[in-house]
Amino acid sequence: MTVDTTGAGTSGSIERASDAELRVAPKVLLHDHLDGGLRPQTIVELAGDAGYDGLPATDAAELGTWFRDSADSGSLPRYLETFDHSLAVMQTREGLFRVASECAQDLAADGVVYAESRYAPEQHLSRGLTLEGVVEAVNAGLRDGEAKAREAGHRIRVTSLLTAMRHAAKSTEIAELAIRYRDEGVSGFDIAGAEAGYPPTRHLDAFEYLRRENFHFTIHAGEAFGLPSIWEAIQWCGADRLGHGVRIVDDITIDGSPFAEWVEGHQEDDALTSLELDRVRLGRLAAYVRDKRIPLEMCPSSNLQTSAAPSIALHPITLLRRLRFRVTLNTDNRLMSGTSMTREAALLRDHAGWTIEDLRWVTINAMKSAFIPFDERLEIIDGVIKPGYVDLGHTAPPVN
Ligand SMILES: O=c1[nH]cnc2c1ncn2[C@H]1C[C@H](O)[C@@H](CO)O1
Ligand SMILES: [Zn+2]
Repeated sequence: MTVDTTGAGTSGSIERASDAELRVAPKVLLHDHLDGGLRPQTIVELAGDAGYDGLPATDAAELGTWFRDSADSGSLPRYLETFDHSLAVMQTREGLFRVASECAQDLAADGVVYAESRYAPEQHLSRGLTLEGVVEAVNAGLRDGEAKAREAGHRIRVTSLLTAMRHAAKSTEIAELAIRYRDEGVSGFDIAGAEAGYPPTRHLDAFEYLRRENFHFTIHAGEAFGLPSIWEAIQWCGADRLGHGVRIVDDITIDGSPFAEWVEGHQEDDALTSLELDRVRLGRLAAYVRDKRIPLEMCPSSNLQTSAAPSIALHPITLLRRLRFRVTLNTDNRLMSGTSMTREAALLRDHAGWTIEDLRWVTINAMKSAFIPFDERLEIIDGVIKPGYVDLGHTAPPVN
């Protein structure tokens, strides 16, 4: 396959990667919620087992549509309400084990070779499990899913991130739990939930503890709330990565106008792909994020659903990729967005001119930014990702 090597969407003549090529291309997923990625059929079955009669539909296809439509509300708090139903069936060891196993299998079948799956243990205690019981059930499920994927011919490794909910007061307890399981598959920590009104500095004690323990964490920031949230996450809390971080474009101007304003006046689909980069200026925080190579866990479809971005064509990921921020591509919640890594890549191909080289680039960025040890990351980059793209007939550009 002939590929463009000059950056996202800069050439109109590149051969398009097919859906099949996007699927088999090795991919890395850093931002995927375990409770946002269940198979609808599994929810129906587990709800039956658990006697949960609150589901809005009992037909799997209808239920899948309900999740997508309900998550399309345009607001993060309303989007988050849909999780009540997935969480309802993840309150037992069996439920958690099955969901985790299927998560690993589904990601592997989608061509994901390394993933970090996140969930909030505190949200799985309503039927008597302990925090430790939750983590152990998920870990066992992930190992089972990896093994089943291997039997099906797919290699995948999945570690987990323990999330604390930002409106709650359990972050230090969850941070301690993550440290307890750091050598048993828990690779990091996160905070999630409604952003506005809940700044990350509420959880400083947890972050300071994690830093003393030399552990890794990411923070959902710059999704429903803008620069102050990103600034606090980085400069007060010391986040290694940003969950979303899409609002960093509030600190970027084009021809002197803030990104959001400029985009308002440039709704054409190729506005970002054809933009001359010398018209773009970074503010101090945006420059810091780029200079320090702070990974941005970007989730295009999810951002459209919560109104954090206007469209795939005008999603900031394309500009940030062209400016060489440390951009990664993610699903966030496969169930709520009806998506997969292959679909996210296909959307960017179809609406923002992304090439197989762009996918390779964000994949290597993601693997470099993973929370597992450096030598293990390198092994996956050199042993799995790079050869996988060579197998696709893709020759890497000389400078990465
Ligand atoms: O995109 C998100 N922003 C903030 N919180 C989120 C997002 N997606 C999922 N969550 C919440 C809901 C889940 O129950 C929780 C743990 O996975 O994280
Ligand atoms: Zn998220």
